[in-house]
Amino acid sequence: MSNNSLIEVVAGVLYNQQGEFLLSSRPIGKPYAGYWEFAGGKVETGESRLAALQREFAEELGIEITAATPWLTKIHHYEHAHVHLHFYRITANQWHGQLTAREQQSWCWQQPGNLTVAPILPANAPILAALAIPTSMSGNLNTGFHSATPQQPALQILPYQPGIATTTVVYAPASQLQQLTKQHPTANIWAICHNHEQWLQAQTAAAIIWPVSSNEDIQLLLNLLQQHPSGVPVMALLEKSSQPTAQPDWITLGVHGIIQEQ
Ligand SMILES: Nc1nc2c([nH]c(=O)n2[C@@H]2O[C@H](COP(=O)(O)OP(=O)(O)OP(=O)(O)O)[C@@H](O)[C@H]2O)c(=O)[nH]1
Repeated sequence: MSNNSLIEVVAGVLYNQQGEFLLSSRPIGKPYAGYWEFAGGKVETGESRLAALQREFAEELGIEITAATPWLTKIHHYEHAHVHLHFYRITANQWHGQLTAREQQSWCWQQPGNLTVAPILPANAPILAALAIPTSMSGNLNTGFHSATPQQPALQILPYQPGIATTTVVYAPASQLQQLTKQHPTANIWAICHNHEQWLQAQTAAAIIWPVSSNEDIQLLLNLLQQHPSGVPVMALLEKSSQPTAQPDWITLGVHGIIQEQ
């Protein structure tokens, strides 16, 4: 199947001031009616992705989006369509208006990592898992990382070692990912990447850790995010030994979150 047959879709993860995100149910008459999804829809010819998001949120929910940040992308093949999904994050101060169900759909606020509605669209399971990853963590590569602020979902991840409980979230070099996934098919493994080749190897990981110690590391990461947008959330690990002079606005550039080395 060629890329031409892919339908471009935008979907928005809209947050409120409490850090909850919005899900809505697919209206009657559409494929997968009643399934929960992020509001959004198909990008029309000649329309930018942001304009499509703005139009869909206005049409479906009666609210105005002022800005949105590219986050994850995913290709999914449904029986009714092959879709190229572009997920955006929309913070509480990037939208305004009164939420109104304009298409007889239901909507609800959900806490990351604690879903209370079902069923969800098949393509969205990894997206919801990624949402539960904190955007701010700290620690170091030798001993592990944990959520940095109490408002974030609690998470601890540890370096992989043989015999570690398979319920633990672990990280390992991207080059070991394939082998570890074979040994522990249900494990939640993050991959450490420093270059293009490892970035490609890491696309089946639960998350990517990208250590940053120089401006070159930053530039390479930003190039990869632009040229090979990822379905895997990327955490930039800011190493404390060598601080780069560039201070990018990580989140608006598509990085999921920051790990501050301690
Ligand atoms: N809106 C939205 N669509 C999603 C998500 N996840 C996902 O797989 N999709 C798929 O992406 C496609 C979006 O198409 P849609 O039917 O919602 O688009 P639309 O509102 O423009 O519909 P229309 O054709 O009736 O105008 C569907 O195949 C849907 O299953 C999601 O989180 N939000």
